[in-house]
Amino acid sequence: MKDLKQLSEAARVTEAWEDYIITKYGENKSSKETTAFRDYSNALETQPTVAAFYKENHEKQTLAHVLAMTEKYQSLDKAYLGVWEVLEILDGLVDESDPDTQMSQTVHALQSAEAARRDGQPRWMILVALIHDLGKYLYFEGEQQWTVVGDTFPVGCQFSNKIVHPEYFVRNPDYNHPIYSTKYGIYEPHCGLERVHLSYGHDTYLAMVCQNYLPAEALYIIRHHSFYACHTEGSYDWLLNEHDVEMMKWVKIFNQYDLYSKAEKEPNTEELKPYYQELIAEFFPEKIRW
Ligand SMILES: O[C@H]1[C@H](O)[C@@H](O)[C@H](O)[C@@H](O)[C@H]1O
Ligand SMILES: [Fe+2]
Ligand SMILES: [Fe+2]
Repeated sequence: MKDLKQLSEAARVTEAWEDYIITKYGENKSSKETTAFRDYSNALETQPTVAAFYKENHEKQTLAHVLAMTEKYQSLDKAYLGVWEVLEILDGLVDESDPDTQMSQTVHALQSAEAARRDGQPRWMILVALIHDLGKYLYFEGEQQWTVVGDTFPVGCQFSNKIVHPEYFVRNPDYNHPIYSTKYGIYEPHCGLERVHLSYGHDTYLAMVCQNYLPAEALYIIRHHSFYACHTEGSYDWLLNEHDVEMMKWVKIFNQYDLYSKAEKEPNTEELKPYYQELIAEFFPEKIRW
């Protein structure tokens, strides 16, 4: 396998993309420097809610939990709702894990989509930007934020110290497990992320909800967009296969819209509604299973 060569090639390509997009964002519509996003360093003092969120999340996301949640939600028998309908429901959620926005998730969805649209992205990418966080609907099914939002990471193998707040893993029951605490744990090197159990949250859930409606690139972005330790920090490269290396570049492109649009002005939902309803209808039936 030519993994390493491919990985470095992919890194080069994605770096170029990043430069390109960051330059575009340099002309900037938002008031915040790109380096000011995702600052978890002083969370304990300045953003205690974020720190408390990751403490609970890192202590409770075990392999057993992920398997139980997969079992609970994989039948998609919880609700039958339209995509726009869920987008409106999410107006009732502010994400506790996010140091960069206090706005509702409907606002975040429209900000991301508008950023992708302004950049001339293809329609499927604009749609992904719009819906990527709709898996947070889990919260309205009664799940607590620690298993709905936040960055994701693999369970069943050693936790990387590139994950935000790695110090909170010491009280995770898997932390000292004889197999799950080893580097590879239950996985074969380069087995591919498809086989990997990521901590349970909105990504895994939404990828499942959308599986019959979107192209592979879109589903890949949705499933991995919160896996910052990998797509941004470069850890867990030993899990990736050639398909992941190929697909990861889409995640990087998407990530700019997700992250940097959070500082932009609040979009007018009613004004944007017709455009986005039409876009949704290009890919989805009126209602889908949740
Ligand atoms: O706080 C945020 C938020 O919950 C996002 O939806 C998720 O994708 C990010 O990874 C996380 O850092
Ligand atoms: Fe997300
Ligand atoms: Fe997001």
